[in-house]
Amino acid sequence: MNGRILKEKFKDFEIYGNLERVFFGIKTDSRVIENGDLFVALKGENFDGHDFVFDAVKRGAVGVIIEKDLEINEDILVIKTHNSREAFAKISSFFFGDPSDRLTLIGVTGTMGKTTITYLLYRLFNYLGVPSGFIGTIGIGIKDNFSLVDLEPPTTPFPFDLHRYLKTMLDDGVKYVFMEVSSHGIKDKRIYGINFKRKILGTMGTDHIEYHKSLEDYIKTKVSFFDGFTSPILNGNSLYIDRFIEVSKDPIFYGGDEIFDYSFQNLKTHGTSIYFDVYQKGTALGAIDLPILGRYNAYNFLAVLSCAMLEGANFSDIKDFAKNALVPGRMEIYTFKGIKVVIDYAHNPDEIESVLESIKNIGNRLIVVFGAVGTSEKEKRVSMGASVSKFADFCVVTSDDPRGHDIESIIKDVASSVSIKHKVIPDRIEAIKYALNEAKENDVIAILGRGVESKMHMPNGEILRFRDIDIVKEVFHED
Ligand SMILES: CC(=O)N[C@H]1[C@@H](OP(=O)(O)OP(=O)(O)OC[C@H]2O[C@@H](n3ccc(=O)[nH]c3=O)[C@H](O)[C@@H]2O)O[C@H](CO)[C@@H](O)[C@@H]1O[C@H](C)C(=O)N[C@@H](C)C(=O)N[C@H](CCC(=O)O)C(=O)O
Ligand SMILES: Nc1ncnc2c1ncn2[C@@H]1O[C@H](COP(=O)(O)OP(=O)(O)OP(=O)(O)O)[C@@H](O)[C@H]1O
Repeated sequence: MNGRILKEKFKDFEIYGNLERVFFGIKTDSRVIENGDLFVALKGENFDGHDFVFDAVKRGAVGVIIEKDLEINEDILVIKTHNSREAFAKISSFFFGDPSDRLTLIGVTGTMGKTTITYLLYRLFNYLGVPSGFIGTIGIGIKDNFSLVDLEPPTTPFPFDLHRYLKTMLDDGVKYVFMEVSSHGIKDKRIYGINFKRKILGTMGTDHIEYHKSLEDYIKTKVSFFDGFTSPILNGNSLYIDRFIEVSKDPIFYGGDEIFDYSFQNLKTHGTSIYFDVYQKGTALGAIDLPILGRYNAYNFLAVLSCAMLEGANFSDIKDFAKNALVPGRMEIYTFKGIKVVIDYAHNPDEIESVLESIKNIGNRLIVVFGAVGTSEKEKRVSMGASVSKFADFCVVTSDDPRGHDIESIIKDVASSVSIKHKVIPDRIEAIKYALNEAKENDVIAILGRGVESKMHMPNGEILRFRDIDIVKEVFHED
């Protein structure tokens, strides 16, 4: 695609310079620019991308998207707009032929449950014979082919990648795409211009204050996703629900109250499954048997069920699907030599408490291996230690993804509030091995924070790659 084509399409952008320059990709970081890319100058927390325009050109950028007046004499294409993020999204979509217009998109947001709800919907719709795709923290799914991928950014991709995935899905015959919508994705306008058929709210809590600076900004951002939207699917029992009701029209509620459009009652736990009865506006539909522990997963499943039924699925098919449902890296329970190992992505205090409360009684002692990511703020790290101490008998404080930050100081914050017997082992692999070694038959080891994530960005720039479950299997000599 070149500047001439863009100029014909986007009358509201100022497009000048060499309109014949052809571009093949759009990137936000000058450091990774390759020949033939467009560079988008974004203002961030630390830098202003406009300062790297010439660096980008030196590295091969054939054009730039800018908001500020810059004197550019290079032989490149210049796209000047009042909002680079919106332009980034519009041009990316156009580049791939606006694939989202020909797909049914369902967006899932909330603090907790996004991946679980999105992935289960993706699997359910394929199970029902509807070719579907998945975009979210654990990877990319196209019909039955799901790949674990560490996306960058991890949850809601930048527009160019996002529309590329959508185009690939469309070409492959996909009809529905289920995607996670993070607060970063909303604020960063990564989803700008996408027309969602349904929007779903999982469970709200507190997260990403390091990015939003205040809880109010975080909530406002999430709420803005629903602004003016008709019939969003909302967790009626979520924190801050009134804020979401206020901005949307005719919401559909799911949760634990019988008056909701879709509700669950009589939740019981047996072994590593939960059972509950489902009601539609107070009328019983039947019982669900879900092999994913945790009361919160009844909420997550109700979100899935609500969306599927609104899209025409019938209860008995959903019930059949539920029997074998699982989500990679979310409440995955393995048993090795009588020891239960739980792999879960819980990485903030609310999630940690939800997951530990759910597994507290499935075995004898509860041993937890956990740490905090490098970008977390101090308050969150400290709360995490306190949350684990509420439920565990013993814990190993270790590293999560340091994302380049100093491991010792992260661990110090986390350990400062641990009030139970514990050990500090900074090396995560060694920490997992230590916990497994300590465990006796019937003990439960919860390895929290990373789920199926594989990359750890070390302070020295090194990237370690391993999955928690692989270390466990290695210790037990399992494949
Ligand atoms: C922590 C965070 O949110 N970072 C985002 C933020 O970066 P920043 O403010 O630190 O950017 P900055 O360092 O000030 O730089 C400003 C701009 O100059 C560019 N730059 C900078 C230096 C240079 O030499 N050359 C250059 O071009 C940067 O690439 C950037 O575009 O602003 C950038 C521009 O919008 C984002 O790309 C970047 O997201 C990064 C990729 C990221 O990984 N974010 C994560 C945290 C994220 O988005 N996560 C959410 C969900 C997480 C969850 O649910 O748990 C997600 O949807 O994935
Ligand atoms: N509805 C919920 N309420 C409370 N905790 C939950 C809920 N759903 C999931 N969790 C916990 O949060 C963790 C992350 O779940 P999931 O990946 O589904 O949510 P997410 O919103 O995608 O999270 P993130 O934004 O961090 O990627 C789970 O591993 C579990 O510990």
